[in-house]
Amino acid sequence: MWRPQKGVPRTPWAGIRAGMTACRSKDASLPLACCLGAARPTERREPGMYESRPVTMAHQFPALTSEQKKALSETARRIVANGKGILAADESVGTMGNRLQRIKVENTEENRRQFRELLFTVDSSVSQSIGGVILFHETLYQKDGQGKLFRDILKEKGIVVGIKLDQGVAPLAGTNKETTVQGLDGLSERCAQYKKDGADFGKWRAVLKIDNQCPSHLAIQENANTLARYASICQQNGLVPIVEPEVIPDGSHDMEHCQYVTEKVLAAVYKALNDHHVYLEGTLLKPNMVTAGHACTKKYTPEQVAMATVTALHRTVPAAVPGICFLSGGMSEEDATLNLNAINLCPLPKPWKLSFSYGRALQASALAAWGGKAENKKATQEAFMKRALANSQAAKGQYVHMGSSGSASTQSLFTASYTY
Ligand SMILES: O=P(O)(O)OC[C@@]1(O)O[C@H](CO)[C@@H](O)[C@@H]1O
Repeated sequence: MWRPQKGVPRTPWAGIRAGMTACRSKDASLPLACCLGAARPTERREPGMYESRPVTMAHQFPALTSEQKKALSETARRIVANGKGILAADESVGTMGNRLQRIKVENTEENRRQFRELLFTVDSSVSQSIGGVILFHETLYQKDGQGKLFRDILKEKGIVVGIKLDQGVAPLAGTNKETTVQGLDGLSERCAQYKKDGADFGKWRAVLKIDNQCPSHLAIQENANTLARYASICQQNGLVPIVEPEVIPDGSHDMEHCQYVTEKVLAAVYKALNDHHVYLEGTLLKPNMVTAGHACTKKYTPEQVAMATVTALHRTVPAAVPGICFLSGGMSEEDATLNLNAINLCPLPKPWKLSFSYGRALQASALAAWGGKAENKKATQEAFMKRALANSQAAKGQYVHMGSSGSASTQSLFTASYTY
């Protein structure tokens, strides 16, 4: 119970207001929210004064300096500025193998390099649609045909370079085949090295599923805590963490059930981020859209998906978060764009940028157009640019569907148990 004490303002709100005023004059460049609860310069602290309010203790040990916060929030905002989104080109070797298998191309390092070279060397106008690209470790150190590092090519276009930091999932014993994420050991050292090597943001994907007894309390708490620990380590090393708690679309559940679960998961994630003193202005969220399970017989319109998605976000994601970049989760390219457009037109309060961080839904037509052949360079790059532009328009609620744009764009990209 909070009790007024000597030297402390009479109500908690008075204290917060005093803190805000003090912070405003001290550091006007920072968002007000980051000042909330900061030490009040006029206040005398006496031993035992805060015994009944342990939450304020953390501010004696600030996690980040004002300069670190400023750099993180600027990077996060840059990635999602003016309808920009993220190209998730961070497929692990195994995942990329599945993609290449669909177009009957062998999964070699050279083939992976060649496809990615086509994506990264498109016309520099792509930077009006793509603010960030997530790379896999191998790709961060690969070069184009002329020997130029991919990461330098992207940076010259004004695109922020990101890196996949999780190391896949591991089983949670005693659950219905649920998982946690590996990669926390040595993460700080890896982040420091990646920062030196040109990365400015990281990505960590946790997987939760809807099934009998799932997601369990354990899976929700464990994955929320692991995401928060990762986010804290990223920020300590100057990387903006993309926080990705994916509720995968496997199952026959309806959209309402997905909304219920998504809200529970996101609420736990933001509680954990707060517990770990993560600076929200310097983060981005990468959630699933709220959709029915892949095997659900009931179909929903983009407007229904948008209303359920924005409602879930509105209830759980603080306004301090600058951007929410959805994953595509196996939707067809066209559905992912139409849903994002409807989300941006949804008549609910939307204090964050609502954009994309698509893997499959940005690359499927490009992969199909490429087919592993160098002579298909132009068609591959055009297909990629088309999706990038369409999603950028959708991120502003300005996408106009022009009828069918080839079979690859309307094909479902669903993969069962997408847990790797
Ligand atoms: O669902 P999508 O948009 O295809 O991919 C989302 C994503 O997080 O999942 C993949 C696997 O980890 C990553 O390559 C990618 O960043």
